[in-house]
Amino acid sequence: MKMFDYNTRASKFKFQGEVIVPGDKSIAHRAIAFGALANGVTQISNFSYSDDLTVTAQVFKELGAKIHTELSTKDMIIKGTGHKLQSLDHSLNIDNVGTLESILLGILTTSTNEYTIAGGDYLSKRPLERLVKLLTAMGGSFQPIGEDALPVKTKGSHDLKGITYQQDISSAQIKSGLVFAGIYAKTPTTIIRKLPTRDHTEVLANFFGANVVTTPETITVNPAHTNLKGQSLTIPGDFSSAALYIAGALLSEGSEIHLPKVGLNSTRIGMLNVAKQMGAHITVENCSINSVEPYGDLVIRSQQLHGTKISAKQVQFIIDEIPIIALMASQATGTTVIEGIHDVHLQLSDRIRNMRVELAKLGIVMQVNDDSIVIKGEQKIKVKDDVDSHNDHRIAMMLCIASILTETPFKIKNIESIDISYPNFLSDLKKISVAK
Ligand SMILES: O=C(O)C1=C[C@@H](OP(=O)(O)O)[C@@H](O)[C@H](O)C1
Ligand SMILES: C=C(OP(=O)(O)O)C(=O)O
Repeated sequence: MKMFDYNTRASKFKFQGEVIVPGDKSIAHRAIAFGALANGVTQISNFSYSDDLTVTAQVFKELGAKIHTELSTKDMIIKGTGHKLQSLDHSLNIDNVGTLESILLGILTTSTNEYTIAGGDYLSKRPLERLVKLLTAMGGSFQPIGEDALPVKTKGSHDLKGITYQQDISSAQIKSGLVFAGIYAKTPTTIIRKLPTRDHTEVLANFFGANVVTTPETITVNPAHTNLKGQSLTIPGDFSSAALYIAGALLSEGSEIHLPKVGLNSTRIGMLNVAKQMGAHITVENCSINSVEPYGDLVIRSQQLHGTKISAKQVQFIIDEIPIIALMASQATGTTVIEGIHDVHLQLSDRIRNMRVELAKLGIVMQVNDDSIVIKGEQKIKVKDDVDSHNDHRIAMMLCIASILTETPFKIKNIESIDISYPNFLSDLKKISVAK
């Protein structure tokens, strides 16, 4: 088992300098999928390989897309299948890539070939029924091989009918599966929103030539099965990666960091808004739009934060940042309450439980209720034990940020899970860390 030994020096750290965070993982999954389905060539600039995106690229290669990366520019080039998906005599292994699971289920519903999708430990337990029942209503058929989780056999149809789905759960992944299937259905699909979620699928669908109409209450996917055309796009920096440095710089006195070209899609930057609610002044400059997604440069200096109330409406916009926000809350003055956390238990690992258990080993406690978390501020880090990422990259990276705030060294077991989204995280972290 690999152990994290970054913090072996008996010192706290502050952040100084600049980090160029990797390209956004969530947008890249979708860009690969649309590029693989489209007619013609797609060029994706600022694509950052991570374990999750390697799996997604591999799956779409197996389905027939020609995908390669230009060595000189690092651009990903995809020659699309024009929706003629390769039939396979082996199963598609999607490891624990949750976003890919939903996108792929939606896409395979549009093919008359039979496929088997297999997954890793986490996805072999995560319920499939939430999305599968909707895709079945559109005309797909699915056979879970075990319980209600991967592996699953799929057989779709060219005669799918659109459905109207009143969201009972606010999930960008479930919505995305329906959008992909809806593009190839014979009649429109309408999603009536519960709460808004990240909108990369809708935005990219239209960029590639689909016809998805959004209002504050609904998303309507109109049939567009022959229309997808290859495109060129540039992926902005991943806000979820940037959030780690934002928190570290705010919490560690004397810090000042610059984060150029970070994605600023309003459905992703909930953590920035939470930081502002907690009293942070963060400079956002040089804002622009990359192909379809907004981005800008961030400048963050350390500041004393205060507790805040985060409502259920905000939770989808901080869904992957809850562990790092919990750490921020524990160091602020006053108490922070995060409401509407119920669905977060279904992320990669049981994140709420795992962050509570691991932060407790650092002396940081929180009260986790059925649908809320209460975190008292001004908790001094007191290292009691080594910690574990539970193979969850967001937990691993949050624990690394906690490590800069204490002079007591501790180890992070299963630190290699950072490769899921950000393989260069430790070297980037070291580059900007200055011992105090
Ligand atoms: O659509 C996406 O790219 C994602 C949606 C979120 O999951 P849910 O849709 O399950 O909330 C998020 O937690 C995940 O990391 C990525
Ligand atoms: C949970 C995550 O991703 P996915 O659902 O795609 O595995 C994540 O990136 O934090």
